[in-house]
Amino acid sequence: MEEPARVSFRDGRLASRKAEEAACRRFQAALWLEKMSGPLGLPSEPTEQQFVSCLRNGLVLCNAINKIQPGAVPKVVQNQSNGLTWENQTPPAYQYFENIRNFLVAVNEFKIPSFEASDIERDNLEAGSVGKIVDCILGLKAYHEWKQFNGGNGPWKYMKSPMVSRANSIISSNMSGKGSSVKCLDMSATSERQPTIKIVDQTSEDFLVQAIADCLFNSKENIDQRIFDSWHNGTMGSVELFNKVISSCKQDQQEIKALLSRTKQEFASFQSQLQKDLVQLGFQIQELSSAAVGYHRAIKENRNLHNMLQELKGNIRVFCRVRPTFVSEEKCLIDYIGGDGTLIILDPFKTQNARKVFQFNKVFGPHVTQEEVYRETQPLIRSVMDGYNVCIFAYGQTGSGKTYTMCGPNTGSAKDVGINSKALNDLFQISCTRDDMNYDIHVQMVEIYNEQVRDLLIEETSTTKYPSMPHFGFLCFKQLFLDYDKPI
Ligand SMILES: Nc1ncnc2c1ncn2[C@@H]1O[C@H](COP(=O)(O)OP(=O)(O)OP(=O)(O)O)[C@@H](O)[C@H]1O
Repeated sequence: MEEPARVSFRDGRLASRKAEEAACRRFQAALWLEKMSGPLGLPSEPTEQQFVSCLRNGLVLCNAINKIQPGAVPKVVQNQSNGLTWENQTPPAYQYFENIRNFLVAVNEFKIPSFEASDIERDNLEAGSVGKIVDCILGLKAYHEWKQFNGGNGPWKYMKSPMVSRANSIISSNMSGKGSSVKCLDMSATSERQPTIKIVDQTSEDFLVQAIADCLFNSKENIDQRIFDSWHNGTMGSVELFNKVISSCKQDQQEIKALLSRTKQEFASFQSQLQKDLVQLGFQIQELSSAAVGYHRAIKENRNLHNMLQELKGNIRVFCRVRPTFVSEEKCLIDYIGGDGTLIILDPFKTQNARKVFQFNKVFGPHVTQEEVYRETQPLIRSVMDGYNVCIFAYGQTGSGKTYTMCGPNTGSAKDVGINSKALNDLFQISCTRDDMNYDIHVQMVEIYNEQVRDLLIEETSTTKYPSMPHFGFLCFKQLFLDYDKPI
């Protein structure tokens, strides 16, 4: 909870420092203008209003620039109301326009920061406008000093340094009331436009330290706030502050160096670790991709083997299903059901050769479930999904159990559903598990009865009940076509 208060204090302090800085620069500009153009009648610390009013007719500015470079403003319109001070004069409009405009043209030629003519208008002191005028005058001052110092040789470049400006301002104002010099401080290293500055006594040195301390205060970021608080409260002097800040900076510098070296080491170790991980990852991806290739190869092989097995089992397979005997039926004729597909039927009306032997791929007895029957046909469904054509159909006389086998009884139980539904379930399930293929499934269900083909999936015909069937021959059969397009 202490942090916001500290920030707020800091911001307030910064704003007041900035205002102080702007005032110092203004005083410095006024002082220099007086030096160039003679007394202006301004107080030693003029307000923004006073400062701007004094410059409004353009005479002071034109005279100053003409002193630096004679003829910079060729024609200066003089004030007609001689004897009046800046406070009670009202310059004619033409003076204002002519002098200020000519001054600004000259200033632009010197490549000095300029301002707008409107910045100097009466009652139009917007935030920052006076600052621009002051910057321009101090730029002119710097240009003048550069000219004096270098004789106008070499390239001229304007540089604004708040620190030097503020220090100079304090020193200059301090110097104005002091006598001969005691110490000499060369500031030329910090500003090329700044000639040697003479510090007159210990108080001036204190001012210099104070100015540096101010600048440190303004630019502080990571320095312990308590140091500045002590200085602000007056419990610590500027020199002590300066020393503490410098030693604190040194300490910070050491810490930053150590941190930098640690960070570099950590970064290097992370980098080498990352490279190792990337190499490892590369190996793993390679392994995975070769495993995936192997997996796909195995699946393909497996499919081929599966279909080969189906072919070996026979492309046409005939199964026989014996339904349970009805109560109305006299006797069961089944004599023997073999596991190898043998079925022996006993004819009760014959005494000789009463047994008849039939051979099928498989014979399902009366008590075999729907699931067991379907299990024999299920591998063919997988072959369908591998692109093979498959047809399953039931054949037999009426009442022999074709509908029961293919569609199932209407019990509502899932285990009783016939081959049709079980096959479709498998088809959809396999198509969902195989991501590498897209399947397009079409279903058709027809009945051929008395040589008439009826579509059993059309509602009106599907409700039609079969007529009673004659008990002869193989006239009636149901056929299930499972037409599947080959995998895309
Ligand atoms: N395996 C079985 N277990 C129990 N009941 C069965 C079995 N097979 C057939 N049935 C019964 O026998 C009767 C006749 O069966 P189903 O209707 O399937 O014969 P179908 O061959 O389709 O006759 P149709 O050609 O006249 O349509 C039905 O009542 C059915 O429930």
